[in-house]
Amino acid sequence: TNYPAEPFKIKVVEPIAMTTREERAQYLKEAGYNTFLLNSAQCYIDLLTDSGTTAMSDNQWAGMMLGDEAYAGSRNFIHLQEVVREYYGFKHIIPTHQGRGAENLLSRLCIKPGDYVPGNMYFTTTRAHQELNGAQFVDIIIDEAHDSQINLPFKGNVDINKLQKLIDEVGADRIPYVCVAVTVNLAGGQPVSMENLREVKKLCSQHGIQVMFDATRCVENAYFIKEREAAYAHKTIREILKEMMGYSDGCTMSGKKDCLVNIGGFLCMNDDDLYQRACELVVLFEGMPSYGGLAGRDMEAMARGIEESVDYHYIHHRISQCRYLADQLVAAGIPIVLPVGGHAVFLDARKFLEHIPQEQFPAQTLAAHLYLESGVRSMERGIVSAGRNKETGEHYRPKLELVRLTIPRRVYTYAHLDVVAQACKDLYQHRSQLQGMQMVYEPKFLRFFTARFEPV
Ligand SMILES: CC1=C(O)/C(=C\N=C(/Cc2ccc(O)c(F)c2)C(=O)O)C(COP(=O)(O)O)=CN1
Repeated sequence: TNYPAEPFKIKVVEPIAMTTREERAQYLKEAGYNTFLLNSAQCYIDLLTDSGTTAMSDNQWAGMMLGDEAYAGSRNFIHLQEVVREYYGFKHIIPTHQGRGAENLLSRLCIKPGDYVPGNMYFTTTRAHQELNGAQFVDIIIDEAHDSQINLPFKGNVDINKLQKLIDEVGADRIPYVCVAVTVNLAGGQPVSMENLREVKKLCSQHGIQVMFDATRCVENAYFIKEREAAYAHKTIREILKEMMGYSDGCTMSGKKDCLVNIGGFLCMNDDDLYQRACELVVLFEGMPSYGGLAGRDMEAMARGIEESVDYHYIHHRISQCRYLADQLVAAGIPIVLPVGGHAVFLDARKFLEHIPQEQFPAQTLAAHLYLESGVRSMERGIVSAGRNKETGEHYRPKLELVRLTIPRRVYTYAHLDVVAQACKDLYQHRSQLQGMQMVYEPKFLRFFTARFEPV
């Protein structure tokens, strides 16, 4: 496998934190053994998230100087609107401060209590807004997506039979839209094939059900289609992206990922009536429909980021970095989610720490110790992130108990990934010495962000 050199040269550098193990032990204790509660200055290589951690290009920074901060009808909004129409093909766009802003609007606009929103595996904030508006999330992803070791090219795919079954059971009028994530974050950044997208849209159109994409990592999804779906090998990323989005009626977007910005998002739709209702609602939560909680400069940076994101050399390098790290871990026999996803390498904490039961939070334990031993920050994506069933109050117990090593776009080099790989290997050697943890503070919503733990 060839690993392309970084397709950029470095113009500005930001020194990173060098810490000792003693210092990290103190920091970790103060952070309640929760990597979310560490300070950036305490993290050597920060793989917590790819969200908002992107390095912007000189072109984007130049765009920041061209912010038209008019309250209404900013030039930058017009540019963003043009770019979204050109690259994604949607008729309408409403900027929001980030993905959650779009999820809030879409859920309030389309969901009524008692509805069902089917989707290819849950995502924390997406499900939270669906439930907040009275819907029940229904997982319609293929079964294999819940098994970290099954190596399929499109593990993010929707199981059409599961969708058909739900339609038969509850009726189309109880399904305001199907939420298709491209890629599927919690399955390990797994893509959806163009063929599957086509099938989902066909079935939904037959029943008059909207398809709404979570387009957060849609360029990574396009790359995997080019790489793994024969019919698209000779298409450009841009052509694939446009066709993909055509199999939806709209999307929510966290621009903080594939749009290469540090803040920003948007809601798109083709339906004029939905757009008008969204314009009425956005002024309550985000601001005028022409800025949606963003400064003009942010919209300019996002418009330019979208244009850059479909460059093959950029996305080929971005995905190759994930593969580079994964290949080293696989060679060392370390259990990770297969196949390698688009934005991260996911350690299988259940296999890594077989001796720790799920109710002692293996992924949380692994993330904490990886930081302690190496200064590498990662994110728990297991039972803590899954939260509690709001009916029974019991922990959801996901099959996937993962630690996400999330690679920011255009930030780290292969040398940093060598450090991460070595840290994982060292920890794997000593894994039997790790003990589980107990949660000593459990927040009410999305507990993983601010929960605190102690070793049992
Ligand atoms: C597929 C998808 C996302 O990945 C996503 C965000 N992702 C984050 C930040 C984050 C979100 C939720 C967590 O439990 C979490 F611990 C981390 C992340 O790191 O992956 C959003 C929401 O977009 P916003 O962050 O712009 O509002 C919508 N859809």
